[in-house]
Amino acid sequence: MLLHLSSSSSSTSLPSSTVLDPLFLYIDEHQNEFVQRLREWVAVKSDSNDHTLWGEIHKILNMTANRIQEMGGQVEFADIGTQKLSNGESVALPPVLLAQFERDPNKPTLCIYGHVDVQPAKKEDGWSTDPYSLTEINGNLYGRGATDNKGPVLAWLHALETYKASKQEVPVNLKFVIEGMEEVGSDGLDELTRQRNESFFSDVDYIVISDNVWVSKRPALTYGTRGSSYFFVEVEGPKLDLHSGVFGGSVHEPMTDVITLLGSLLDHTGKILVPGIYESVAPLTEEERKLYKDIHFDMEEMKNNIGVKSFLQDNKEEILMSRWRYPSLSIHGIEGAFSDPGSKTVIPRRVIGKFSLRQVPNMDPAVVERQVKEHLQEVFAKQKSPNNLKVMATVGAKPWVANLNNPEYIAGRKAVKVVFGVEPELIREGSTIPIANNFQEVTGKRVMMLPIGGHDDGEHSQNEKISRYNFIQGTKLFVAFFYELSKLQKDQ
Ligand SMILES: NCC(=O)N[C@@H](Cc1c[nH]cn1)C(=O)O
Ligand SMILES: [Zn+2]
Ligand SMILES: [Zn+2]
Repeated sequence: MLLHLSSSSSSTSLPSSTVLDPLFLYIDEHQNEFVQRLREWVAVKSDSNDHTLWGEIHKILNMTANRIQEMGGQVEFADIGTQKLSNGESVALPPVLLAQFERDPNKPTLCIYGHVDVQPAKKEDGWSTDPYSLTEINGNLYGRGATDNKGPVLAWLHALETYKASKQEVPVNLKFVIEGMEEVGSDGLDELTRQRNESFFSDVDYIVISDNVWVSKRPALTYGTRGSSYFFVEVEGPKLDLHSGVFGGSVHEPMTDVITLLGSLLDHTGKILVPGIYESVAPLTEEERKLYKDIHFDMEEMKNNIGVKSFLQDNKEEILMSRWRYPSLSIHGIEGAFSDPGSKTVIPRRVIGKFSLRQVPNMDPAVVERQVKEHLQEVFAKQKSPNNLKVMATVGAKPWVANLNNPEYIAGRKAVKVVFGVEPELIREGSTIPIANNFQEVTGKRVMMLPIGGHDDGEHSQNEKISRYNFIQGTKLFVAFFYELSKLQKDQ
């Protein structure tokens, strides 16, 4: 058991307002500079889905490293190997940035994880503004990566800058793990974590991640995320695309096969039809059910925000549970399909259906992969198609859950109270932070999620944004979190 006595840091013996008020003032006074820095970061098209843009990931990682070095940190770009592209070519993955600052053995060590890659974005997808040009409208800062995850990563750096520029002792030792491949499953980071478990991670007391959003206008602490497996179902038929007038009706069409396969995965209620998929889902306990009751979630507002007439469930608790604690399957696209405007009359020779399956405690991605593959093979066999079927799975990220009684959650609650004047909502998250479970399992350190994004930020959507309020108050939250963490009596 590590002891971190509260008297170890001079600032922690003072009333919190004496320490924090000048820091909050610094943040308010420098907010335009902080927003300008976010503008520079959003301008970097660091889309990890497109390997031709990985140079942009190197660029944003360098910008992050420079900022850390300017504040006195030491940085290392850790090699995480290569990735095989679909054409068989191997390409070097962008490195992971590991950073640390001078260590005081009397202070707890906090490791901050974040990512600086983004989902794809094009103006023609329906954005109202250029996705790579941060645009402020009515207090909202629109741009790809504004909330997922460049804004929060910058907010951590700005929190550190605030202590340094205000000549106040930073009350915790800080380490950073910043990656550029999160949006495609954090390839290589699990292995790096194992390799550095006895070195970089050995003196870490807490790991914190801010890569998700609140569920209402109230601030939140997150104690769980879903896992994910991404599937590619490929059907290849004739050696060339064919004229549908000439061959239609006489050949087994790959597109028909793929649509039948995709259609076999779930029904209109959202129920996944893959046999066995619900078998290991953790049962709902009374204690957990109670947590859902108190959460503020406005169904009608959310319907308006995303433009839907109804949800698959009709009450708050069931909607949130279906997003957070039950598995879901989403179909994302069909590669090789004719998706351009016009009315081409061609039978595509090869198509790839893409879907992902979000997993919850106690599901295991390896078991899910086997269940999905067996199901698809069985359905395909019934089609009696002479075409070739291949099913591939990627990502394989496990779900993550934390204990809300862990000390960093106590520090998180206090920090929220100081900055926002309310108790945080205790929430889970439907999306996946691929490395979260791994950090917890491999390093044995406690992981916590401390989101600053708003419930209507639109991660992965058109018009993604973070509000200036959340970006700036979020920076204060991180400043207060450092302080509250340093006040914890001991590492339990
Ligand atoms: N902000 C977290 C996030 O968006 N994570 C991605 C990670 C992922 C899962 N499968 C591929 N990437 C998400 O889609 O949940
Ligand atoms: Zn993210
Ligand atoms: Zn994301």
